[in-house]
Amino acid sequence: MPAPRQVFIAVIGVGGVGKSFLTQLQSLSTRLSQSTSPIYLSLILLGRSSKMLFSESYRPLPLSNWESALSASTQPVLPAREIIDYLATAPEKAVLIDNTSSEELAATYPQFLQKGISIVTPNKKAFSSSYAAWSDLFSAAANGTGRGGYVFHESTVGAGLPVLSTLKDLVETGDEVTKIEGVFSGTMSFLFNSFMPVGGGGGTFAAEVKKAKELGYTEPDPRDDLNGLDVARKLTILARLSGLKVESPTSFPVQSLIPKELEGVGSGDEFLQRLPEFDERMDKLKADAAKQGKVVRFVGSIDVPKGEVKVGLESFDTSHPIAALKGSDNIINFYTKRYGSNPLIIQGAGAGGDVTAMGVTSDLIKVLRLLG
Ligand SMILES: NC(=O)C1=CN([C@@H]2O[C@H](COP(=O)(O)OP(=O)(O)OC[C@H]3O[C@@H](n4cnc5c(N)ncnc54)[C@H](OP(=O)(O)O)[C@@H]3O)[C@@H](O)[C@H]2O)C=CC1
Ligand SMILES: N[C@@H](CC=O)C(=O)O
Ligand code: NA
Repeated sequence: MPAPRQVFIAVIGVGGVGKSFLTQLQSLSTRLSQSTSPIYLSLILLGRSSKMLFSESYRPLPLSNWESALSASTQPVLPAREIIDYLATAPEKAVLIDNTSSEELAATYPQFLQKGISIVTPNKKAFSSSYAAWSDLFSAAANGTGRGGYVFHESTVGAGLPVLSTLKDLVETGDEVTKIEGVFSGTMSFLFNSFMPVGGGGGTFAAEVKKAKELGYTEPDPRDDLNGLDVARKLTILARLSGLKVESPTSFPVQSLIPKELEGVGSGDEFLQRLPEFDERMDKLKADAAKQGKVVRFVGSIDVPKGEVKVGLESFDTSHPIAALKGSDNIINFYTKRYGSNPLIIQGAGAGGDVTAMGVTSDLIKVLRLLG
């Protein structure tokens, strides 16, 4: 029988996705420890913005009562370079799970990878900022051109839906992706499906934004969804994986739904409080579309041969599959040479803690297989 293995896990970010991930980690950890070739997953570091808990002796932290253990911690919040040193000197391989939306943490990924630490994350920042940052990242990663740790980020597009793995399979098996189009935001899908449902009715736009936040669909600051940037980040990732050198998520047309008057508002809370002042404008958009027998949805597309990417509102006939989406569903259509005029379609919940964490957990399983 092969010797049992141990892999060290650090989790930063314990919000909607992080909490669900820790629940899934607990059952994965039990299953793997009982398998015929056991793997012991040891949680050794847990962090959020204001708190950190880590095991100085690399003995596992409790997974069952992590919440009270973290809130009782009096340990310092380590900066990224100290987390890297701590994980790099662990007696076995370590994996960082970044469940934050932190740009600062994302900027340090190449340093984690160079030290042999693998990364699994739903955080889009590292993959959708400058093209140079994308290149640095994958030139350090073992599943890029480097020799460091592995990096997987399935949940950065379509949450747990198998969007990136499908696109990679298409590209690596030699298919030619010509166009990718669809609804890429759980928040935007939920907002338009509930504010402007097929058949009429629906709540006010601002009230639906509040609901989307309560349901855990939005980014930590919902303005990052409403300004179109979250979708632009996802399309940047998809375009790069399709072979386009997209410079940044602001290097192509992106329509923002933030009213001009609210662009300078300081906090997300103040923004949400003032948003109802603009409900009439959104009601007019709904009424204008209804006059033509249509509904409006927030969509994106990538034309690969032309190198064109765009994000914004479009009107659809009520019989169109995009108009018929429900809840937070995403729909992603891959047009390729092999699939011809009938696209390969992926559809399902594109936001929410459990489905996003599922993508993170399945990426962790991929890393564990690769670590051998
Ligand atoms: N929610 C969803 O449906 C989906 C989310 N994602 C991505 O998953 C990530 C997490 O989203 P979600 O769980 O909804 O967000 P939340 O706001 O619920 O949680 C974010 C967590 O990250 C922590 N955090 C933020 N910044 C830092 C930092 N600099 N250092 C340490 N901890 C930090 C927060 O800590 P504290 O509370 O102390 O500030 C909090 O625990 C985001 O990148 C998001 O884009 C991807 C797909 C779908
Ligand atoms: N805020 C995002 C979360 C997933 O990426 C969305 O609504 O799609
Ligand atoms: Na995904």
